Amino acid sequence: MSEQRPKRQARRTLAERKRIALVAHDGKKDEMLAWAMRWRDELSRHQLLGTGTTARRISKELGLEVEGLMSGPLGGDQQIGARIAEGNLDLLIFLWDPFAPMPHDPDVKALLRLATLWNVPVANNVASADFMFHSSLMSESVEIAVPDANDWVSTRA
Ligand SMILES: O=C(CO)COP(=O)(O)O
Repeated sequence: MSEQRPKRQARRTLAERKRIALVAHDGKKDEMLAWAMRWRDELSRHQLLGTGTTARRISKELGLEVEGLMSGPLGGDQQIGARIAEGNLDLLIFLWDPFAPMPHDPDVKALLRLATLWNVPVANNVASADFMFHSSLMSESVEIAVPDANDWVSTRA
């Protein structure tokens, strides 16, 4: 089988106000809450969304506006993946639990695959999330390279 991968890249601009997805597995939710508390002011400058339970807890306990999607096991990871494929997500903070097997492991893998494919910055633990949020790029408009979807289809059709 010949390997297929996008041959051309396009550009996408992440605005100053970023669309940030917040996702934490149950064993990581308290860590997520503590991290989000430390970065509350910065988070309030962006557009937030998250899987159901994570989003609900952050908005309830921190008073931030967070769009709640489905809970992860009910399809929330897939919804975030769809936002990525449509170019509607800029950053992903995903505190996944390396000790807990999940019924929706395939969805988790699919989300991480799409984030990698579409060059979306991902933080998988608190230290990475701190590095990300300390970056001056958080308050700037940033151009990133993404696969050229039109070229991909044209060369295959
Ligand atoms: O399971 C999740 C991500 O895979 C998170 O879902 P909840 O935020 O609804 O707990």
